[in-house]
Amino acid sequence: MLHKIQIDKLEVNFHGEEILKDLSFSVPAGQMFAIIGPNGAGKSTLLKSILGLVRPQHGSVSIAGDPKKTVIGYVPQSRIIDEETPINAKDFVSLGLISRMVPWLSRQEKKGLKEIMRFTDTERLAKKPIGKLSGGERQRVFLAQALVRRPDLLLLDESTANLDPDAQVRMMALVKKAVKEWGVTVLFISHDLRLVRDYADQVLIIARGFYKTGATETILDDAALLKQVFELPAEDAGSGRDPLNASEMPLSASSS
Ligand SMILES: Nc1ncnc2c1ncn2[C@@H]1O[C@H](COP(=O)(O)OP(=O)(O)OP(=O)(O)O)[C@@H](O)[C@H]1O
Repeated sequence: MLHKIQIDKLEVNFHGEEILKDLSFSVPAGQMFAIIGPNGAGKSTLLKSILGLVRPQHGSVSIAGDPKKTVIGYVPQSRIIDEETPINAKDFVSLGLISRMVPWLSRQEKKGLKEIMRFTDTERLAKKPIGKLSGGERQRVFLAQALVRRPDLLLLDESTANLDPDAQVRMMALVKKAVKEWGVTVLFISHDLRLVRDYADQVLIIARGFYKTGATETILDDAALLKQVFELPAEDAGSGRDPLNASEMPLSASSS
């Protein structure tokens, strides 16, 4: 099986504090790979290590293909957009292109921009200021920006957090469509285990130096593992409550 990304014995420390240690896993090309775990477990740090924004103390990140041609799309966890930000959605999406702003785009880039806005159903938002969009519209614009160069790898850091259930499904369905149509490999962080169950092929569970990867059902059906990792109260054990019911799990609350 062709692996798009291989993480080998990754170790990241911040100011002497061990965040990731001896973390190894690989993701086959064209998969949707979920990363789950409690707040502060190091999920965002892992994505930043893949992006080269964080330098690991040990270990390596290898991405298949010519490094000069590899394109990575990234939607970070939080983006503060002021309501008065004087940029419209189309220009915002174009910032994901090499030429950056609409007046400087090549004919090819203009075509790609139009296609991606149609793909993400953001065409009708094109002229609207980014700060005036709803949460769901904004997330679709962020996704369009991350997809506009047709990335080989797409990294999503809780990009469905704070969206209503319909908007969450709409976002994830778009991501899945990109996987199907272009074969992009996706790593996504989520605290919503129902979305993970519906969309991930594989899951990495990560918590305080503990890691486990496996097929989505294998990981999510292991109630004891989930209780241990998310440190659910003892009285929940064997209570018959659905350990994946987001409204019952502390982890379903939006992260920091
Ligand atoms: N640049 C940094 N400098 C120092 N400490 C950092 C830095 N980035 C992250 N940390 C710390 O590393 C730990 C892991 O943070 P990270 O954001 O990766 O966790 P996470 O699993 O994504 O959490 P959450 O679910 O809350 O978003 C936290 O304790 C955080 O404070």
